[in-house]
Amino acid sequence: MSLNLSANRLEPFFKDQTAFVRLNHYPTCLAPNLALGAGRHKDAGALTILAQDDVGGLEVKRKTDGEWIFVKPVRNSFIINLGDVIQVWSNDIYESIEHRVRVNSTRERFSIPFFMNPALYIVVEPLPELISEENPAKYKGYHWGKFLATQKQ
Ligand SMILES: O=C(O)CCC(=O)C(=O)O
Ligand SMILES: [Fe+2]
Repeated sequence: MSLNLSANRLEPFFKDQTAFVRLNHYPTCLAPNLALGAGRHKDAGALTILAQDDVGGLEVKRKTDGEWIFVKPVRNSFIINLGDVIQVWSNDIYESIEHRVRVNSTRERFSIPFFMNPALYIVVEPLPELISEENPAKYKGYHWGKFLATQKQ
């Protein structure tokens, strides 16, 4: 990442990481304009590595105008999404991406996101190297394990 951090700066956060995989199935829908496969959200963890089939449905929100942009599936490739934890560590240099999933009436879709998360005992807070008097911390620290316990999976 272009944060001028040493290569293994984030490594200790992942020593006892709490990554998990989700298997998503989006059946066809007779009224695709009235439903969503996944409502708008941001992933709470650090990085999401997403495998998807060739059907397509993922949309990301463009910040400049709020438009939902279709993410074209590319064969043999993964989509990497930044989550809230990276936003906090980077003190807003990077931003967590808002996304949603549309459904369609003709083809079911499968996706497999791998959520890369820090260890339960990690307190997530802006990295001290990235805060200064001109650029103060934008977030208070929060305990990842306690936060995770409040989330329904
Ligand atoms: O199915 C997708 O493309 C994305 C799924 C997703 O955003 C999630 O499971 O958090
Ligand atoms: Fe997501």
